[in-house]
Amino acid sequence: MDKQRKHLTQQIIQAGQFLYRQGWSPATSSNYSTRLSAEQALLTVSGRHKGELTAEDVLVVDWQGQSLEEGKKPSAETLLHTQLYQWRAEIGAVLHTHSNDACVLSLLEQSTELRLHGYELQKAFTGYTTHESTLVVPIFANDQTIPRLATQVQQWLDTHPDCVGYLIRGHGLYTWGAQMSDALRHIEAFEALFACELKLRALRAV
Ligand SMILES: CSCCC(=O)C(=O)COP(=O)(O)O
Ligand SMILES: [Zn+2]
Repeated sequence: MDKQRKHLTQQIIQAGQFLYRQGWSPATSSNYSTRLSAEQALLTVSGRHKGELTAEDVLVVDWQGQSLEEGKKPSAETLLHTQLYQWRAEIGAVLHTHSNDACVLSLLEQSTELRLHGYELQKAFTGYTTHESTLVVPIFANDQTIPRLATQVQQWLDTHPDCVGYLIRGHGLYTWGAQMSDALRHIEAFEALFACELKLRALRAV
């Protein structure tokens, strides 16, 4: 295994350990990837426990979502990763998680967008410099047909160049960054903001 692949594989393994420990990737859910080259990504094998990943649980895919390694089945949601690498050349890592808060909030919010405003933590997102901005997180209907879901996502991305993440209703979160550390920071910030939103909504309901 070359040095670059080894390094990026370690990043995926460590991300899985962290995200599982946080409770954001339970029960074999979630998938993670890093850009390997201009035309390929390293991605988690489908169905693996994300807190116990080894180097064998990662494979190379092309932008069509095809496995380039015999005997390894890529994540069921591969196209949701590869479309992001094609959308923006600066994206170096994509993370998809299944936290309880992301699921509950996406089910509670009845519109097709979650609007985050007034939080200092919005500045944790690349490109956001003030709490006075509004961070719009689209919520797509869950769909077992991933190419169809990817088409919905693509329509949003094409018209929202500043998008930093999205929710799939009752399913989970996708976010990304220039490097794995950026994508992890985005996950942490989203999770903190989701927790705040849930608390606010609960308090307002009484
Ligand atoms: C057990 S969760 C259902 C599948 C899913 O949503 C997920 O994130 C994991 O799928 P993968 O094929 O990447 O393991
Ligand atoms: Zn999922």
